Amino acid sequence: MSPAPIALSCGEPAGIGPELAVAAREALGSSVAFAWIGDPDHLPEGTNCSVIDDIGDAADVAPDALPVLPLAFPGPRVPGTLQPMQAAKVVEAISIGASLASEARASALCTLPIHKKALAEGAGFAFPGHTEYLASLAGVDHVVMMLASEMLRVVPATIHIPIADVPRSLDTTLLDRTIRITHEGLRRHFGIDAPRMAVAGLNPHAGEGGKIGREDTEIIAPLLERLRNEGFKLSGPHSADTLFHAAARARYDAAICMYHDQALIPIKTLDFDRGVNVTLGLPFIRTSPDHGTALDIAGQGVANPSSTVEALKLAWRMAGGTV
Ligand SMILES: NC(=O)c1ccc[n+]([C@@H]2O[C@H](COP(=O)([O-])OP(=O)(O)OC[C@H]3O[C@@H](n4cnc5c(N)ncnc54)[C@H](O)[C@@H]3O)[C@@H](O)[C@H]2O)c1
Ligand SMILES: N[C@H](C(=O)O)[C@H](O)COP(=O)(O)O
Repeated sequence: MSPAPIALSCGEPAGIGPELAVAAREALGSSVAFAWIGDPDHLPEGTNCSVIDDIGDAADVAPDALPVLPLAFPGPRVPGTLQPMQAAKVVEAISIGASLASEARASALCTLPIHKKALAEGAGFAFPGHTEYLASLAGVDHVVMMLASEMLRVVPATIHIPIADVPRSLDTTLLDRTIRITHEGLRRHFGIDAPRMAVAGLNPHAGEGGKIGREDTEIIAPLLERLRNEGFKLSGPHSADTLFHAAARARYDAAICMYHDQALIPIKTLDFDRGVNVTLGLPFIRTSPDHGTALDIAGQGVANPSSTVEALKLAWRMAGGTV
């Protein structure tokens, strides 16, 4: 039996999201059932869409039509131009999708990119991004952001905080919970019975034995030793600059990194078009493409839909579907 349709939140209308929804439907056909939550008037001109009242009807819509759960926005979509008065509806689309997934009416939530500054300024959105917002909606204290593709899986232990705040944010509790949630996610969603995780150091050369900073020797290494004694397959702390070449990648199932760009630069360099953002630790499945709103190309018909297609496929597989 196929999973219930996926709820696809529209994201920022000024971005490439509306175009990606149409392209994903064209790419996937009926292989993955999903419904786009957004304003039908925001879809590219000529889009064949089918407005539905219940997400369960998405699976019955003609393969060449985009199933739409309508959410009226104030004003038209203006590609490339953010409109503050639309921000609250962008947030509402995420909330609707999260509710559908929480209630198992949708098998997962896949989120098209939001513009975080626009939401903060236009809707008083108090979160750094979807990840933190969805954790708050779900009442979960700690979730993990994983970027995954066939080539690499990475997890930043700290996410959308200033670099200056990273050292004081890296504590044993954060790293311990991040490693445990990642371990569980690799087992549950990626079918890896005994996950191997490689942990990056914070400082150059992983601290050079304490000569370059204290976090590697005083926080990361002792925690890894304790967790290895519990049976976790962990290596590190590694020098981050030698953690991502092909031979290194073959030695682990996921790399745990200390901050956002330490994790995201390698995967967006190696596999930008197929990388998927997946949130581990939520009570429902959530994926997202690995990129943002791409305002600079919105409306030009040149956006690459591959990451969105991969995000929908991963969610579908995580929900028990085959694709
Ligand atoms: N999942 C998300 O919601 C998400 C992810 C990343 C960034 N963002 C947000 O998006 C906004 C813009 O962020 P940014 O400029 O750092 O990153 P971005 O990914 O929007 O754009 C970076 C560059 O990559 C290009 N690009 C991105 N996606 C593309 C695609 N599918 N096809 C072709 N080219 C593509 C863009 O044109 C741009 O030149 C910010 O507000 C940021 O917070 C959201
Ligand atoms: N850090 C992610 C990236 O650069 O792709 C992106 O901002 C995702 O954030 P949310 O899924 O939490 O919105």
